[in-house]
Amino acid sequence: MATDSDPLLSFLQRVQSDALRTMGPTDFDPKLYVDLPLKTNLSIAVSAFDSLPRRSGTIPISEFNKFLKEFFDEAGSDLVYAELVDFKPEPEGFLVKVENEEMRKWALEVHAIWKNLSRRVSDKIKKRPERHTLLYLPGTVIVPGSRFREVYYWDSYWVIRGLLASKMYDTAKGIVFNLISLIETYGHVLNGARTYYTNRSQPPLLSSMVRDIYMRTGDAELLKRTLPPLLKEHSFWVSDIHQVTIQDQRGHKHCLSRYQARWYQPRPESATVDEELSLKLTPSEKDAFYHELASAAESGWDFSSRWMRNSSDLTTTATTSIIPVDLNTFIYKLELDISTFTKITGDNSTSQKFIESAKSRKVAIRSLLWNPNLGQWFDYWLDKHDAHQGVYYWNPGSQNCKIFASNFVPLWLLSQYPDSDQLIEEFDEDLTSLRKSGLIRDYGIATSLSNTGQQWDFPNGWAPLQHMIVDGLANARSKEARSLAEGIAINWIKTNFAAYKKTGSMHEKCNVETCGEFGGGGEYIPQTGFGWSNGVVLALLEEFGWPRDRDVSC
Ligand SMILES: OC[C@H]1O[C@H](O[C@H]2O[C@H](CO)[C@@H](O)[C@H](O)[C@H]2O)[C@H](O)[C@@H](O)[C@@H]1O
Repeated sequence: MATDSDPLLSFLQRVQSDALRTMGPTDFDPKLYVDLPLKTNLSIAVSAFDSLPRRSGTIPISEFNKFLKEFFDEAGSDLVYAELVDFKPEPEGFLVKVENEEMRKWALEVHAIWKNLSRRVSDKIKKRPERHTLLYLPGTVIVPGSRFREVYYWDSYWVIRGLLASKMYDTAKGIVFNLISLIETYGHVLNGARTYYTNRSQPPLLSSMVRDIYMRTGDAELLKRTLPPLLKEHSFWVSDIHQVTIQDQRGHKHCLSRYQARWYQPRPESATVDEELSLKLTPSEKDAFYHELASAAESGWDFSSRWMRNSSDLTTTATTSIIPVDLNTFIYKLELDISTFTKITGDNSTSQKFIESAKSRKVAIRSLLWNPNLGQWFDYWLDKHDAHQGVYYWNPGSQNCKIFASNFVPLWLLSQYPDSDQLIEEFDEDLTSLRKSGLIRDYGIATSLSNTGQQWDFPNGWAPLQHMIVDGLANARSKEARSLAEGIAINWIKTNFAAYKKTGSMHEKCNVETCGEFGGGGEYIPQTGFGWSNGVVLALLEEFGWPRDRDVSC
C-alpha cells in the first residue's frame, strides 16, 4: 500500500512538493496536485517533468504552469455533473412544518444546492484508470464541495438525511450502491473515492444510511442487497487491526474497536504539511506519526486535541491508543441494524448472532467507557504498560475525562432504537452532565472546550455532531430533552442562515460563539458547498419546522 507501489501517486507527490517550492506556501493546497488527471501516459509526463529547468532546486513559475497545462486536466474535471432524476424544485410534502416564508424560501435554496453538488465519474476513468487518482464508481454521488471533489464516507450519511427531507429517495439509494461497490472492491468503505484513501475508512454509518432509507421507502430489496457488504464491513471493524481486548476489574474480557489506518507515510493529499510537521522527529518517530495522523483521518476528526497527548503539539497524536466512544456506538448500531435487517429478510440465526454481538459491545461500553459519577461516556486511553499477551488490563485512570461532543454521541441511539434494549439507560434524564459540560453554546454544540487551532476543537461546531445529539434528545422521553434539542436546532439553523445570507454559501463548519460566522483552524482554508451542512439544516427543519411568527435572524 506504499505510494511507491502506486506510480501515479508517487509522481503527483513529487509535483506537489515542487509546486510548494515554486508557488510558495500562501494559499497552497497540496490536495490539488494529487487530484490532477493526467492527459498523457505517465512515463511521458515524468520525463517532461524531469527535464524542467530548476534554478537552485526551484522550477520557474512560468515553466511550471506551462507543464501543468500541457500534461494535466483540471482537478475535478474527471467528475462530471450528473442530472438528478428525482430532483423537483419544490417536492410534494417538502418541509410541511416550515410555515415562515423567509425560512421556506431559504430551505428551497438549500434544497436546490443538491444540483450543484451532484457528480458522476467520467467515462475516461473506465478507459484509463491509471491516469487518475479518482476511483471509478457506478452511479451518481453528492460531493461535500470545494476541495472535496469526491464522495466521502461519513459525510454521505448526513447528505442522505437531507435527501430524504428533499424526497430524493433514488439519489439516496444510488449513493448507498456506490459505497457498496467500494466494499466489494476493497473490503471496506473508503474514507473517500480516491486511490490515496484506500488505506483507511471513516466512521461506519452505511447501515444507518440503509436503515433511514428503508424507514421511508419500505424497500426490503435494498436490505437484501446491502446485507452481504454490511457483514464484510462489520468484519473489517472487528479485524485484528481495529479490535482490542480489555479485561475489566472483575476479570471479564471485553472487545472494543479503535481507528487504525494501514499507512505509515505522509498522507498524499497533505504530504507537504505532514512532512513539515514531522521535521523535528527521527525517522522511526516519523513513520509512527504519519500512521497516527492517517488513523485520525479515519476517525473523521482530523485533527483534534481528542487524539493528542499534548493538546498543543500535533506530533503527540496517538489515535491508535484510544478506544473511541463514537466508533463503538456506531459499531453497536451496525450490529443492531444487521440484526434488524436479517430479521426482516428472514435470516433469524444471523439476526440472533448480531443481537448477541450488540449485547456484548453494550456491556463493554458500559463497563469501560461509561462514567457513572460524571454521567457521560469517555474515550479510553490504552497504555502499553497495562498490556499482557495481547490483553489490556483495565486502569480506572485511563478514561479521558476531557469534554468532547463525542462523549454524548451514544444519545443518538435514542432516535434510532427508541423501544429496544438501550445503551443509555443510565443517562440522567435531567441532562445535568450535558447542560453543565460547557459544550452547549449560543450557536450550537462545540466540538470540545480546548481552543487548539485544530478544526475538530473549540470554537468549531460541526453539522454531524449537532445532528446526532439533537436527534437523540428530540426522541428522549423527557420534555426537557426535547425542548433542549429544539433550542440547539433553532440556533444552529439561524447561524447557518445568517452565514449564508452574508456569504452566499453554506459552510463546512461554524463558529458556535458568533452568529453567522463560519469555522476555521486546521490545515486547509474553510470550505463551502457543503454536503453535510445542507443535509443537517434540511433534516432539522423537517423535524422541528419553523412557525410563521418565529424570527429567522439571531
Ligand atoms: O485533506 C485533509 C483531510 O480532509 C478530509 O477531512 C475533512 O473533510 C472530510 C470531507 O468533508 C470530512 O469527512 C472529515 O471529517 C474532515 O475532517 C479527509 O477526510 C481526510 O482524510 C484528509 O486527510
